[in-house]
Amino acid sequence: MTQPIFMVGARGAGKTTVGKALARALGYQFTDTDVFMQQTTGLSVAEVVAREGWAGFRQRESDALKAVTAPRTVVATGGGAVLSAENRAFMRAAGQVIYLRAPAGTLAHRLEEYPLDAQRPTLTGKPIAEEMVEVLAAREALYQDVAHHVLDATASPEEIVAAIQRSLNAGALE
Ligand SMILES: Nc1ncnc2c1ncn2[C@@H]1O[C@H](COP(=O)(O)OP(=O)(O)O)[C@@H](O)[C@H]1O
Ligand SMILES: O=C(O)C1=C[C@@H](OP(=O)(O)O)[C@@H](O)[C@H](O)C1
Ligand SMILES: [Mg+2]
Repeated sequence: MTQPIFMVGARGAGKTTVGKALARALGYQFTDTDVFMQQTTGLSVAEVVAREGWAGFRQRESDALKAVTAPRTVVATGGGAVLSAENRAFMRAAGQVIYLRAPAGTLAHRLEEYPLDAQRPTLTGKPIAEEMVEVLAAREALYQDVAHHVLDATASPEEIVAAIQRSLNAGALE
């Protein structure tokens, strides 16, 4: 298999962390749309949102998604990349899409430990635990819809990488 692999899921699901480990395990390149955007604009997510609003950020994110997609590459998307129907169709057609699924409580706990405010300006203005409940309610169906593989993201990164590899191999045999 040489198709790109797209990591989707909410903030804190581990798209960046697990995506990097998966790329290492597969001998693939790793890329992250938020990092790509930061490198090409010289601005953090929070700065882009402050200047251009979320709509401007989403447009840049869609452009970044297409720019970084390449064979033998694991692409960590941002948690909201799935909001665009065009992005969902693009990822499903271009490669294998992995949804890292975790309950709101787990996500909120991780984000409280490691907020990374420059990358994760508030989406709703609400406290993080409430925000994650709302975000999952709004996006769960989109994550499920776009995914070829749904993985339990509450396990350790090593366990998740092994589970993804099993799921990719099982899919390849179908
Ligand atoms: N499987 C995991 N188990 C425990 N902590 C994790 C796991 N995956 C990610 N984390 C932690 O959660 C935080 C967010 O991870 P990150 O990879 O940035 O998520 P995302 O890119 O999906 O927002 C980081 O502090 C990371 O170390
Ligand atoms: O869920 C979201 O809408 C977002 C998630 C962030 O990425 P991570 O999911 O990697 O934290 C980043 O793209 C931006 O703050 C928007
Ligand atoms: Mg990330």
